[in-house]
Amino acid sequence: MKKIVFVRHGQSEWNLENKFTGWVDVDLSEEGYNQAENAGKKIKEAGLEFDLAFTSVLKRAIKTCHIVLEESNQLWIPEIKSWRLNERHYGALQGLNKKETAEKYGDEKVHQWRRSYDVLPPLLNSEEQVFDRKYANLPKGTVPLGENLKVTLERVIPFWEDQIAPLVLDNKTILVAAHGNSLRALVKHIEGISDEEIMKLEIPTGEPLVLELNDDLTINKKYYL
Ligand SMILES: O=C(O)[C@@H](CO)OP(=O)(O)O
Repeated sequence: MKKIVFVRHGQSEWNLENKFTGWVDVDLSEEGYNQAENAGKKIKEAGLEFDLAFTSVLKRAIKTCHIVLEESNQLWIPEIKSWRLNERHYGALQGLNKKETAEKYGDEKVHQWRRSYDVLPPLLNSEEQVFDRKYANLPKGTVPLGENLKVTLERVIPFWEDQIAPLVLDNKTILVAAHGNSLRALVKHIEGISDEEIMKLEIPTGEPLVLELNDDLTINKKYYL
């Protein structure tokens, strides 16, 4: 049975402060480090051995990836980082408190921004975009000004098809340490979840999610360790 393991990064400082985070490169909180360690321990206990790890270019996912690999004694495996696995870009909401934003715009609007498949959050103006060396080599216009899950999926899935799926097809066991919404995009694609149903899918921080896949990469079994 083909197998892939997804781990959403441990709690971040901004998860703790209840702020819209997106592409802002915040660190793990103390609880987040503990969650990542526990995820690594569960992976070790389950005897999961990875051939390769994928992560984003954001430190909360990279650190989670490394902690998981360290705890499971697999820090040596090859690792690929890509902006395509980043959290969805939260546009002009980044840095705002989620509760305060709901008080200002209403719960329904904020829920729509957070969980609808195709409603975009308020976008940044291009002048508001902060230069970041991480993205300096990407073609002009690639760095988004704000994304919904649909747009996130449209940049995650080509990466899945080109880089991850061929390895899974080749029976390699892969770890993907990423973010709530880049992982929701992957799960939606693999399981064929509808645009409505995906609104209800929440992936908790630091809980390894194992997907057992058939030879054609359709889902056979899904469980948290
Ligand atoms: O703020 C964010 O970047 C994400 C993940 O923490 O939030 P949400 O739960 O709204 O997808």
